Amino acid sequence: MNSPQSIPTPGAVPPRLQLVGITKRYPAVVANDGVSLTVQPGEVHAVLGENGAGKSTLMKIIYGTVKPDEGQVLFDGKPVNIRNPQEARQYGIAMVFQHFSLFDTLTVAENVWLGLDKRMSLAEVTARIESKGAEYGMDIDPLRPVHTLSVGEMQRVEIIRALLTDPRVLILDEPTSVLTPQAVDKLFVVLKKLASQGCSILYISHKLHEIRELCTACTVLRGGKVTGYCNPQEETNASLSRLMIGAEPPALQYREVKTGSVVLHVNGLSLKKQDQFGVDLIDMRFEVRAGEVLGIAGVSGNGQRELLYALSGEDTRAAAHMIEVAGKAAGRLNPRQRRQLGLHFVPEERLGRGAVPTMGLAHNMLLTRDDAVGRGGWLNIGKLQVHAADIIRRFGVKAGGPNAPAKSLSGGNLQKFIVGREIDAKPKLLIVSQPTWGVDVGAAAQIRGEILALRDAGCAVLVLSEELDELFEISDRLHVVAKGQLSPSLQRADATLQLVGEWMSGLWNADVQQHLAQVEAENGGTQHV
Ligand SMILES: Nc1ncnc2c1ncn2[C@@H]1O[C@H](COP(=O)(O)OP(=O)(O)OP(=O)(O)O)[C@@H](O)[C@H]1O
Repeated sequence: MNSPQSIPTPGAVPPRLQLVGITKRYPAVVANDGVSLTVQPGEVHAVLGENGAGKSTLMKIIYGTVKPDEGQVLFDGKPVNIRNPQEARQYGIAMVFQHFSLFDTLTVAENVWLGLDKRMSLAEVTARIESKGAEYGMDIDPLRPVHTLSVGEMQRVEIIRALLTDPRVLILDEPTSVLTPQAVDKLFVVLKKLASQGCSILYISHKLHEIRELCTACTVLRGGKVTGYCNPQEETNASLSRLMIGAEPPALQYREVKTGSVVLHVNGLSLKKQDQFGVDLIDMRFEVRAGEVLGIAGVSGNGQRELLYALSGEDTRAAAHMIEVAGKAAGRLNPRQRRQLGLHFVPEERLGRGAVPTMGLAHNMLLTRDDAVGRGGWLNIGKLQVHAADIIRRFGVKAGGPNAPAKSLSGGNLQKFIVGREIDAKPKLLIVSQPTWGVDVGAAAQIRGEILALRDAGCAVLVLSEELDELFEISDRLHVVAKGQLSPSLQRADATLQLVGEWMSGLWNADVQQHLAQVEAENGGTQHV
């Protein structure tokens, strides 16, 4: 099917990519409804829309992993029928997925190699990952098995893998959701360079400032339909929000902190790493009181994962007294026993750890909630469904009802459901990793608001995040984690980007600073003061 939009002017350079009238229907929803979009060579084009608007579906259609019901894709002005990712790669299309598509048991290099259609030897790929990783500021050890990586590290692998294909069209579906600000800056330099060399980039992000900095064109989707085009560099965050959700996100209501008793006491937690790529936890000491939010900042892969496992009960090697929950020694308790003490937990991986992909949302409630389990273990399915439907309503989750499989939800909607399930449990202690990963600006404001409401109601909240803006917004106090050690506590008012940034490299410790100064002096450089 052709439309006037799809016929290039004779002699003119045709658009690199054109979508014309793309429609994709799922049983419960029309994910894309007659979507048209044009990307020029060298253009960085944003696709903007709230959670569930249909962005990922559209990108998967370009990459050949989803087949459209109607519509036409044109590449360099010619109609194409891309049936799978191999064919997409032959056209020079590369994609960084929102949900990582890495094999857990293979190494980084093997994963990258698999995505490169094997024109290079594994040794060559290994060397290129090292050199490109250093060039892009995304160092990663090519020999590490993927299951030992943090989500931030997995995101780096996905990006390096896509960049190594020298793409002509690069699709990035929320590539920065768990990257640090420094890594994002470096990525943007790389992307701008690629675009200046003629690569077209399709960029999906809920971070509006990123879109304004990077993109010169933008297509806005709402409910599967295109609702507008704009140049993000001529917009503000507020006007982009209005285009996307019809409103600006509500401002957070921050009330002064009134803390109560200590709910989580981590008392000299030291743990040896469980595999060679892990991080030793070294004498960690902190507490979280009822009615406060404690944030832990840090570059992913500095012990956050190990700390989360030790706190949730997935790792029970700590001595009992090293972790006290509500005054009880909890280091050896399993996750269920810890839940009985009032500890609820949102893990960093939402598919797999936070939810079982093939199970319906109602059944996914059972992972952490037993409200619908009666005497003798009988399950009250009706109650379970009503409960799931409540969470769907309260948190504005777009899903085809309480029985929709977790994997059928858009990324942001699944995150809203998982966070909602744990907040709804009215925990005494809530531990959340990356609370607003992939959720749109409206939903992010809602989740942060709900976290603050929990804290105002006397819950102790521990938030681990790489997003400093988010931590500054909701935390009453902050620690920084680096190389398995925890910095001293900082009051919210004393936490500046610069200070926290320095501490993220471990520079809070006088000994460390002195050592660095000495090394620098020995190398003939100027000394730190
Ligand atoms: N495999 C599937 N089966 C059923 N429904 C699906 C499937 N994939 C997507 N959908 C539905 O299509 C709609 C669009 O989803 P999509 O993932 O494209 O949204 P999105 O704009 O990328 O959202 P987010 O910002 O949360 O990632 C959603 O309502 C989603 O539930």
